Amino acid sequence: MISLFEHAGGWQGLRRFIDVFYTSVLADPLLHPLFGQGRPEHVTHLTAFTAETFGGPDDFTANMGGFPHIIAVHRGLKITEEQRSRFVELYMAAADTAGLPADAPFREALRSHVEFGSRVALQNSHAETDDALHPLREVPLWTWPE
Ligand code: HEM
Repeated sequence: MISLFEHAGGWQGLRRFIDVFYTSVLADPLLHPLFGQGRPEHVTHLTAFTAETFGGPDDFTANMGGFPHIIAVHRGLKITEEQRSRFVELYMAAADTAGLPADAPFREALRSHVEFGSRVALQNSHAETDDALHPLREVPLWTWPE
């Protein structure tokens, strides 16, 4: 069975998707205070993370700081549940706008990935000590629903 990465159209397909997503995040009044003007490397980093978690190349872990970097960037953000669910909503809307495949198994994988990841980010964003962090320490390998 092909990977979620290949099904999504490889690097190009994911890059287009994350571009649309990040533009919508920066324009959102609820998320804007967290992201400010945004960071130029965000789209490349988030695309690389998504490629890796969906079974593509591991450049994010190999060259972009890997999971410790993800933990560091979310710590202290104090993400609210309302912001987390808006993030999920914009992520799924961007999949439509960017024309990612609309088949149910792929969309279910996309949703379960962002639901899980955004909960990890929310927990880590409130962690005052290392013990309060979510136990995840590596980019997870996401795959098709059962
Ligand atoms: C699946 C869930 C998530 C993933 C995979 C993810 C991934 C990432 C990555 C890779 C970066 C680093 C970008 C860089 O190095 O430039 C980042 C930064 C950031 N993330 Fe997340 N994140 C997730 C959820 C969230 C949520 C739910 C929020 C808030 C609602 C959030 C807020 C931020 C902010 C504010 C930054 C730093 C600012 C920026 O890079 O523009 N993240 N995230």
